[in-house]
Amino acid sequence: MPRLVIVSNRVALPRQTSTGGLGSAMHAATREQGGLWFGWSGKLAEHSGAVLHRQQHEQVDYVTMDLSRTDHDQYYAGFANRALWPLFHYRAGLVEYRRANMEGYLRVNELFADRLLPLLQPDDTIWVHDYHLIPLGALLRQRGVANRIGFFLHTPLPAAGLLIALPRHQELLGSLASYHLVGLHTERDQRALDDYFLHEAGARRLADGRLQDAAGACFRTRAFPISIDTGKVARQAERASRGLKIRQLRDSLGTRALVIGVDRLDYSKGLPERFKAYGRLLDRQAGLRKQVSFLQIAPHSRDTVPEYRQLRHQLERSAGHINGRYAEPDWTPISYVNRSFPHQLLTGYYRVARVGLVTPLRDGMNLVAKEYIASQDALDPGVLVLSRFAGAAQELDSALLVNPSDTEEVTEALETALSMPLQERQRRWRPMYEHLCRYDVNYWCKDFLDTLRQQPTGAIAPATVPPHQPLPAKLRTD
Ligand SMILES: O=P(O)(O)OC[C@H]1O[C@H](O[C@H]2O[C@H](CO)[C@@H](O)[C@H](O)[C@H]2O)[C@H](O)[C@@H](O)[C@@H]1O
Ligand SMILES: O=c1ccn([C@@H]2O[C@H](COP(=O)(O)OP(=O)(O)O)[C@@H](O)[C@H]2O)c(=O)[nH]1
Repeated sequence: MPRLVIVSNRVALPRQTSTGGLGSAMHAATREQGGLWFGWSGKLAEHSGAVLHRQQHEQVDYVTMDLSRTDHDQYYAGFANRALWPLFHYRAGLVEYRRANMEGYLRVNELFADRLLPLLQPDDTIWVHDYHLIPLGALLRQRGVANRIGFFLHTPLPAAGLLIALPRHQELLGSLASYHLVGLHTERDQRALDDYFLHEAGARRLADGRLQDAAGACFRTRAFPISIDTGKVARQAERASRGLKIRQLRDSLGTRALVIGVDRLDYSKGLPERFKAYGRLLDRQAGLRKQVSFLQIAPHSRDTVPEYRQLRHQLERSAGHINGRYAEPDWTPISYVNRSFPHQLLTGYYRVARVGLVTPLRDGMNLVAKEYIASQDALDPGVLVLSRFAGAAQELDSALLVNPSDTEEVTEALETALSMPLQERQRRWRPMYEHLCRYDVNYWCKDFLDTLRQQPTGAIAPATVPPHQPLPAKLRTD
């Protein structure tokens, strides 16, 4: 079997607490397949990519590089997280486009291509991940890489009408045609990409279902809903629930029902709206006060981006307001924690929680929703309240599905969840759990790679990539 080479901005290094879904999922996938995982180390240095850090763990070679402050600010914080992230999450009003940031984004993509090139073997299967690295496939083609290369987008993708608001969208999105296969989470995302190519980029549909762009490059698009290592999460949750920390949590709750939310502190996750709905619940249902506790775990994320810092302040005020208004000497309505927790411990918390509250305004998938289901006790499962706008809602359709912007609807769903009889909880939980057992992360990984390896090879026109600043010569040698 050809070696698998994964390339992503975020690499889940061994023994590191990771708080992103890409890290969690690829960690599970690489453990099964082995191979090379290349990306950013998460650290800053004077020069980008001057040294490659290598470590090996359980059949996986991890190769990472540091970024300079300027590259980090322009590529990661600037273009990826202030232009592409809000746009792809339907938040055009938050898009902050700066030409210098786009140049930095392209420069770092060049660096990824240059540093990866010497590590590649002719029959490697290359799998590039996410919006940070859209042009990488085209840049590798320009360097003569003829291998099978696939791309997976972990975010949603909005309609073409929104995508064309991005300056130079043709060059950026058009470069996706250099991949053999482009995967997205849902059919809605795939339709958006197909429409973009067919109606805005002069592509046509071939008889075998692939798209062909104006330069003749052929590629397939398809939905591959990412998942979790369901069996492992279920076992971890069962084990964790017998541990000291979970016993302490149960003791502190007494007979109170726990509502849990676990999200990176990101405006896409709908946290202010969620806090408002919980506040409304306590307002409307005085009888529920002291009968329920809400634990919101929200580790800081992308702190160098101003919108994330503003959100932090907004949530601190909102949690303080709820506690100030309803708390009693022996009851805190909301525990709002900005630390990240080890994955295994989280599964124990999910298992204790009567309600999993997952209400993003938009989310590519949302693995927390899937982990919550996988962690439940079959004899006494909790209830998932899930946003319709998370990719996970396409599969977890016996959750209580809500529109996160409709405060009343979320409040009512919380009331329903907290009073739901055991039989109905089991009836809703069972099919979701069975679905996740069948369609787990190993299925996702195999399905994507099998589909990629089935794609015809042959001449691939290197898609145009915008001009960029060349790297300083001293950084080009290894
Ligand atoms: O790397 P960060 O900037 O710290 O952010 C963490 C990750 O966030 C995003 O995750 C997405 O991928 C998940 C798995 O496919 C999906 O369930 C979730 O809906 C997405 O938001 C981002 O796309 C990753 O690149 C980041 O590593
Ligand atoms: O303190 C934390 C918070 C989150 N996570 C993990 O981070 C991932 C979050 O993925 P999701 O797809 O829900 O959202 P993303 O952060 O990728 O947008 C999940 O696997 C969580 O279990 C974690 O390990 N510790």
